[in-house]
Amino acid sequence: MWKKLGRKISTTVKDDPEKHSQIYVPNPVIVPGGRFREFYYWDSYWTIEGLLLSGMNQTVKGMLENFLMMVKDYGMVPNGGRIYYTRRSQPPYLIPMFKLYMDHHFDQDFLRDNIELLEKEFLFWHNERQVKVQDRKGMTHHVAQYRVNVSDPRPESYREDYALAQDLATEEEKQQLYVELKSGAESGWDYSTRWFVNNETNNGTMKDTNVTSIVPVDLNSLLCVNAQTLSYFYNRLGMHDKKREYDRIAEEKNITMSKIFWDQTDGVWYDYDLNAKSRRRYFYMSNLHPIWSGCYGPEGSRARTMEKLIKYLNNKGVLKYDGGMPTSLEDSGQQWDFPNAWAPLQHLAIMGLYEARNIHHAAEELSFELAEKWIRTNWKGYQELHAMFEKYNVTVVGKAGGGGEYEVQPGFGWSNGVAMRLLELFGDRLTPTEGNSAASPTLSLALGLLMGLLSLGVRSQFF
Ligand SMILES: OC[C@H]1O[C@H](O[C@H]2O[C@H](CO)[C@@H](O)[C@H](O)[C@H]2O)[C@H](O)[C@@H](O)[C@@H]1O
Repeated sequence: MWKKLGRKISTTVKDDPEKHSQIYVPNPVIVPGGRFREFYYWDSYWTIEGLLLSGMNQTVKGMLENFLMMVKDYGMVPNGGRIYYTRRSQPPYLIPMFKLYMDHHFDQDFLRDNIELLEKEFLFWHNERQVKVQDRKGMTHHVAQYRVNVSDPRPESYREDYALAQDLATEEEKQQLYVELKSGAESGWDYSTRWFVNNETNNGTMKDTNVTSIVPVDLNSLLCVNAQTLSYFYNRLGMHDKKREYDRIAEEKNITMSKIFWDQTDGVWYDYDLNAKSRRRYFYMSNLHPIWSGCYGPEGSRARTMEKLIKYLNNKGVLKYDGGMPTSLEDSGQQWDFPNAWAPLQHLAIMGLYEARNIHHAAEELSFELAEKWIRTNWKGYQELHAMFEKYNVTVVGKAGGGGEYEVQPGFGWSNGVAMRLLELFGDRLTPTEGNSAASPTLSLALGLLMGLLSLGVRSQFF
């Protein structure tokens, strides 16, 4: 399957860049699939999970080198591998990707050679996307946002953005909508009621997209774990002053998670609305990001936090779907909303719960249940359509997701990577359908899907 999704950018792109929209990178890349024929930034984290499990360390190292080269050239990693993506980024998973690689294959020289660029990527978000928020006690917190100050339509969706803005009265309003749409693309959640702001609610349409008024919980949780990981890297390099600096930054970010994003009443983290000066109390899977990053307070309070969180998930009814956990509870027609479920979000929740297995007795079981639902939906969809999809529908097992700006795409980089990771972790316990564990050997589902994934490169040609 990786062969099918692998690309090497021709040197003609390097020699004659003005004739191409591809960004030239020296090493091969893995693309998501379908209409997405260039690499994507945050997709690559989950693709890399699968590549490492496939023993493709060299490919991963090459992809990391490509990303680091872009940090050098552009000051950040662009949304994807096209020149028209270079004025915005995507969720900053480069440092976690580098850590995945280091955990498989520790390489001190590679780390030493690139630590400055890894820090440069972190500082882009720290400096260029920062805003201040005060907590209830008046303490100031430095937080990050998705915010792309480029006020024209997305180049790749020019017509759609231009048409959407036509009804707006002034040029200024149009330009602001373009900024918001690009900021939504930078979030990776393009698009969702998560970014709709209408009278302080999420009850709106695309025209109400207002990403720059929201401080996202997942981005800040991700930057917290980025800071922790930089501290770990500096420690491995014996750079103790830098280690201490990043310990301090990580600790500040950890405190911010509890003061700004954690909602003690509901028992979950939420995005923060800068204008309303309050949390947006809606269910989105991004609310669970801190359990993956581990940025949720001191050891002593974690069992209580996990207890409340599991209660919240039950109360919200988001655990009742056979096809996995929904992205949100808002059936808006947008692709990052109900009833869609996305592999990266399933992975973050499942792994976060799994990591909490020694903290709370229910976390491991819930992690397994969600993994089993996810693999079953991948498996059924694969059996019926011979493809893995970018997203699935939680209400019908095996059904691909829908909505949004384009048809659901087969391929698919992050779905393949997540399936492989979950099969590695839970494969010996998984069963194909409810109640048949005795009838079929537990490994059959795991092996079946794995064999399917490995032959996908050939079979999806017929899709
Ligand atoms: O062309 C529309 C949008 O397509 C991309 O977004 C979606 O696909 C990406 C690749 O799998 C994924 O990273 C993103 O989360 C999806 O929403 C692209 O990233 C957008 O910038 C683009 O406007």
